Amino acid sequence: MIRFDDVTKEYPGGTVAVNGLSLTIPTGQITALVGPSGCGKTTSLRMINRMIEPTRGLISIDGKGVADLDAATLRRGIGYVIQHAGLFPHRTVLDNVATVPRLLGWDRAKSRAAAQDWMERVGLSADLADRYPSQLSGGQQQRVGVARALAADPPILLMDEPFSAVDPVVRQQLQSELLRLQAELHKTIVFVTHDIDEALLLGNQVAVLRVGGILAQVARPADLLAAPADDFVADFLGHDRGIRALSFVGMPRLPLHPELTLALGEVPPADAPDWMLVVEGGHPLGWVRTAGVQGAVDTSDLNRSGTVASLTASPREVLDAALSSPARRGVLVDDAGEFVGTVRASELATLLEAGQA
Ligand SMILES: Nc1ncnc2c1ncn2[C@@H]1O[C@H](COP(=O)(O)OP(=O)(O)OP(=O)(O)O)[C@@H](O)[C@H]1O
Repeated sequence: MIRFDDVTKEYPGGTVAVNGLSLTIPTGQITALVGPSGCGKTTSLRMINRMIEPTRGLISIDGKGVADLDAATLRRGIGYVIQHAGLFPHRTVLDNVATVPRLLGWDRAKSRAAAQDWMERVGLSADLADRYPSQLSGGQQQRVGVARALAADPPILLMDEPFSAVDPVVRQQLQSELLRLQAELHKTIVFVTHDIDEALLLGNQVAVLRVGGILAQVARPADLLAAPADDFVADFLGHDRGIRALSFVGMPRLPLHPELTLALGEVPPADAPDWMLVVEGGHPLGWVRTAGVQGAVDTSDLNRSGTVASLTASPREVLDAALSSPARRGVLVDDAGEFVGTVRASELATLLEAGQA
């Protein structure tokens, strides 16, 4: 557990970047620090590994004040990832990842083996090992940054806007990979971002800071959306809070409906419903408006507008599947992607309204 006790940082010149911050960061979870530019997120993060010293107050890790620890020893137990990865340009990918193990005095073979292992775990293929950072995409560089921070297996990971400089698709991949890794690793992660949706997605708890380095609210994502502490937090959370909160509530027991389906090459029956779902090898391909089909169904008849939700999806995803379906019936699939039934938005909304979620 990392604790901030009434921590203040005033820079020379008088800027108070962090003001009386008290915050508990639980072990094995992700805490997202979020807020507008200049609210003191980076300063707070860097005080944990003593890259910046507080003016007043105490920061402790598992009850030990960080000020009493030797800075180099402290940092060996703390991985650090920054925007643009901050890789060493003249070292290969493998040597970048092996940096901390080498600093710890591990021999070359053990360091390289650890680096190769972490490269694989963050989704980097082995053939990238001998490249230099400039020969990688932005997303690959960020993965190297994460592998480097994890290479000596520190219990704490500090991440400062690590995914801000990559395009939205890669960013989404990196976010889901971080969640997948964290489900295995259970690190204590402090994740700085200015993007509230990223904070809500990744954080087990989200700490919202306002300019002047004042903590506005700390809460679990669902609680933050359900009960913003004040207008600043409500404005910062933005619109669609009811819809976004559906990502965090449990799924009610869904009324799944069976569906008459068609395969490609089949002719819709005479008494076919208006819309029929086309399924091949168990996998849903799209809907067809049966009145528009000339003879047998082929791929040009398919309407692919509907999203597909899995049985483990959140109510938000299931609602989206129902509302985006031209048949107004949301397609549900199992873990293998096989069709299991359809759901109606109205029925889901009724259950959610009744608080059965
Ligand atoms: N070395 C410094 N000397 C003086 N002022 C500083 C220094 N570093 C940061 N500041 C100021 O402290 C305040 C907080 O900065 P900090 O970088 O911690 O905020 P942030 O929330 O991470 O911002 P951003 O999202 O823009 O990176 C800002 O007003 C900034 O200008």
